[in-house]
This record gives sequence, structure tokens and C-alpha cells, in this order.
Amino acid sequence: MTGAERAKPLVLVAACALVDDSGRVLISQRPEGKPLAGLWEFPGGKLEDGETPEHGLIRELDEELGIAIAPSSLIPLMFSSFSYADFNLLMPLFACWQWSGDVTPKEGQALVWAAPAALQDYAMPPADEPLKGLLPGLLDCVRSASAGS
Ligand SMILES: Nc1nc2c([nH]c(=O)n2[C@@H]2O[C@H](COP(=O)(O)OP(=O)(O)OP(=O)(O)O)[C@@H](O)[C@H]2O)c(=O)[nH]1
Repeated sequence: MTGAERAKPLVLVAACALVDDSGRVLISQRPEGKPLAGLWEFPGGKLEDGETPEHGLIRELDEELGIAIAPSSLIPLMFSSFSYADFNLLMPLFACWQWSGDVTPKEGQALVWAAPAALQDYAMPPADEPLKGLLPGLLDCVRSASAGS
């Protein structure tokens, strides 16, 4: 590990692959004026002090999308670890098939429901690149495991 990497703060971000009845996943476009503007990402955001990943994510999805999610509906799927220029990101990605309320872009953001394999066609933050290829198989795996239980 280099001295420069060690000097950066570790930022915890919780994100979610919301999956609709057709198996499509929701992605959201980062607005102009923010770092990585224009790129597509999984809804979610930075955890506040003392928050668990689940509760931070539930708060973010309420703020960003106007939906309510029970902690038990958040299924841990995978994580990303990536060193950005000014921080080290650690981002658990949950999957969720159940929520209440209609998905609404509360912050004026563009939203797209995309087939998991079609995420390859969207420009996403570098931290998300390794997740794209793994997502379709992992979602299938979790779906069949929960159907069998
Ligand atoms: N929600 C989300 N954030 C991601 C993803 N991939 C990724 O690198 N990130 C990074 O994780 C951070 C998420 O923070 P955020 O959305 O709460 O914060 P922000 O940059 O909008 O800034 P701010 O809330 O400090 O104003 C950003 O730096 C974002 O670029 C992703 O798929 N989803």
C-alpha cells in the first residue's frame, strides 16, 4: 500500500440493485455539478455517522426515490473497493425485490430500468465496472436460492 493511498479517508457508501418484476435493475444518472456527473450508478449514498449500511441505504432510497424498504428486504450481493483520487471507497451492493411506494426521481435525476446484462452499455463510475459483469449471474443465483428455500 502506498503512502498516498494510506492518507486517504475510507468512505462507506451503501448502494442497491432494485429489481423490478421483469428482472430489470434501476440505475440513476449523477446530476451535473457533482463529481462523476453524467455517469450511471446504483441508487444509494454515503453513510452518516453511526448508521448501519442497511439503515443508511433505506434513508437514501427514501430521499432519492420516495420508496420504503424493510431491512429484511435488503439482500447482501457483493461489494466494490476502489481508490479514487481523494478517498478510498468501500461500497456494499445490496439487491432488493420488495419495496413500497412508486419509484420517483425525487432529486430530478434521470432513471432507467435496464436488463442486468445491458449495464455494460452504460457508462458507470470506475468502482462499478467490476460489478457489471457479475451482476446478472449473482441476481439469478439469489433468485433461485430464495425460490428453493
Ligand atoms: N450511490 C452510488 N455511489 C457510487 C456508486 N459508485 C461510486 O463510485 N459511487 C461513489 O460513491 C459516492 C456516493 O456518494 P453520494 O452520492 O452520497 O455523494 P455525492 O458525491 O453525491 O456527494 P455529496 O452527497 O457529498 O454531495 C460518490 O463519490 C460516488 O461517485 C454507485 O454505484 N452508487
